[in-house]
Amino acid sequence: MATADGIQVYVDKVVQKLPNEDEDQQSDAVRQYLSKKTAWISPNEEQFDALVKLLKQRLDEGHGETILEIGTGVADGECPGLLADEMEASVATMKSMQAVLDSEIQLLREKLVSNNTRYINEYLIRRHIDQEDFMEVRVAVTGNVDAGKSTLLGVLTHGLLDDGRGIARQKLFRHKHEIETGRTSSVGNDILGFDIHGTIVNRPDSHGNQALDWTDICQKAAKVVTFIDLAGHEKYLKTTVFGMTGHAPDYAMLMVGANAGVIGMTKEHLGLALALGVPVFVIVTKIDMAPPNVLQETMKLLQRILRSSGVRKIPLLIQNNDDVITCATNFTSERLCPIFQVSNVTGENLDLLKKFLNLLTTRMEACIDEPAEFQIDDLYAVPGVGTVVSGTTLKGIIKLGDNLQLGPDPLGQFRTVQIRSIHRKRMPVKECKGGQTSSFALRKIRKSELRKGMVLLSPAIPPVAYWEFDADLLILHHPTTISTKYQAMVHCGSIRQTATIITMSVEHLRTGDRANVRFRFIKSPEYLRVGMKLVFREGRTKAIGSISKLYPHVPTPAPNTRGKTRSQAPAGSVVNPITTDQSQPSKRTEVTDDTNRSAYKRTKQTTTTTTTAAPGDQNNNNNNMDQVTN
Ligand SMILES: Nc1nc2c(ncn2[C@@H]2O[C@H](COP(=O)(O)OP(=O)(O)OP(=O)(O)O)[C@@H](O)[C@H]2O)c(=O)[nH]1
Repeated sequence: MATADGIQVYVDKVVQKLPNEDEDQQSDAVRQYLSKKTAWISPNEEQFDALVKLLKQRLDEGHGETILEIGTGVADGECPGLLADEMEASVATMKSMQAVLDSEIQLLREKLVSNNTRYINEYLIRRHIDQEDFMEVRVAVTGNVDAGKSTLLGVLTHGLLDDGRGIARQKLFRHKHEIETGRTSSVGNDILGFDIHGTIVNRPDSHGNQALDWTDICQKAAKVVTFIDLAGHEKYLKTTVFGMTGHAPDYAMLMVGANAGVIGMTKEHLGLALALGVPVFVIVTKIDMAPPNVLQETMKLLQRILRSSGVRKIPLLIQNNDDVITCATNFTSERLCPIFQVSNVTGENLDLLKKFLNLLTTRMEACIDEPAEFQIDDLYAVPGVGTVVSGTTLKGIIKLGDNLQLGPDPLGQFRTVQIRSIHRKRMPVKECKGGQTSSFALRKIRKSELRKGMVLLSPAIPPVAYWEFDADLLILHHPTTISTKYQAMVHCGSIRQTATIITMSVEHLRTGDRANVRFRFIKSPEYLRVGMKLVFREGRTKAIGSISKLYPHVPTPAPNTRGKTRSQAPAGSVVNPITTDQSQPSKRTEVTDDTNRSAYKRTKQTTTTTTTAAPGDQNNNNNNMDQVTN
């Protein structure tokens, strides 16, 4: 929320950027001025410029929108809040900035304070966005079977109510042609567009079909909420985990049927979101059919779970507009857990949910000044188009015609590919930025050469793949003990591959234990980064962690082959990790955040896309990084 402290933080940031002493002195005055609750009433020219700068920065940081609180700040001995005429003058100042900032201002909430004599108001400021562009928020939809996930998505995206017998979810029917053209992800996607004023822009397509015209929605929308519809059934848990890790959701929407309560996979899905640090909000559905005592029981249990020591959330039942704004503006903190009680049949409280969705912002930073990195979460062969990959741009900007490094392949190598076309939510665009999902048609590559978990990297990033990595692991559940050589599926970003534990900082691991563990992928090397979160699971075994170290193997330069027998492996050849001695990890360069950075600097001059060698390749030791980067 834009409290006085919040404003102070932004002021500090603005000030840090001012380069010379004069400006520093000026910044002190600016800093003091901007921190006052009266700052917006009648600024002089210099103060006005400082306010514009402040808002511009906040709009940039908020991917095109920000919520501004007026009436808070240093009160100089006065009561908090502004008198009605002061508020009017402040709003006039803000409105006079609309043109400069190319934005719209909308009152979100008016609060009367100081014995109802003064106001503290909150305004949503949203930038006008090019027709081809829109803000993006991804929401993973989780919850047990029958909780009403698909129904709610049908109701929200098609603007109708359900009949209690499944009519709304039929609207989400994915057309055969979509499947044939490869445009429908294995994880269901639905979109809800909001225009600059927060009005929903979803309309059935012009032919009266049930399908929505995504391009039309994206063109009209300032913000598009993408729902990643994840399966509720236990047998699809692998896909659900993949949806949560690989599709980079900003938030998780956990659905609970009021009648059925917290059952089945509900806790599992909540645990997954917590493990991955994804903020959760809960939707209790079917309140039209739950007797009051049953609803009360469900709420009690839900709140108890959310408050429990393992979860440590602060549940907040959303009952009015005020609650929506309080929650939406504080939500990214992860502690707060808004709970909505809705009926898809009567429509009760759906307006509150829509307002909340309109105010959510992406948690991902665009990092547009950094080299581009894109993680692939799905692949298609589209007739007439060719190979298409979809996924999330993690940072930087990717433009039409760009040449990027695609990999790693099973040998850990990358190859250069060109971006032929870009779609965002099926809309053709010229570029996509960090935090946005998109699909790219690629030149001269077959689908069979690709797999989920591969990445597209800017030529400025060292194309290194890793067989082995260390992770700090917490065992959430395991029936017995885990020792070295234990294998399970690692989910990390859009990577999904079985890995073996090759060493551990303790002898055995049981439920609740923590350890530093070295893993080795069993099939192919992957592109990883220190700090990535991972889920390690097999059946009922579950562990979570984050990557702490990487062990690159790279081929040595062409060695002196004189005297080598034919049976010896050629330079740079890859030894299958499974066939090598798995208990003896080879000597390697350890990569931490710092070494990654220096490797990046050195690689700026790189023209090749050579990458890794395999684990167990004992020739590849300490000078590995140099060989990649020089
Ligand atoms: N009365 C009432 N029925 C609802 C409500 N929401 C959903 N339903 C009904 O509940 C049933 C199950 O809803 P779904 O949307 O299919 O549930 P789901 O969570 O998507 O289930 P899976 O896709 O199998 O995981 C359908 O028959 C819906 O019509 C509601 O708010 N009130």
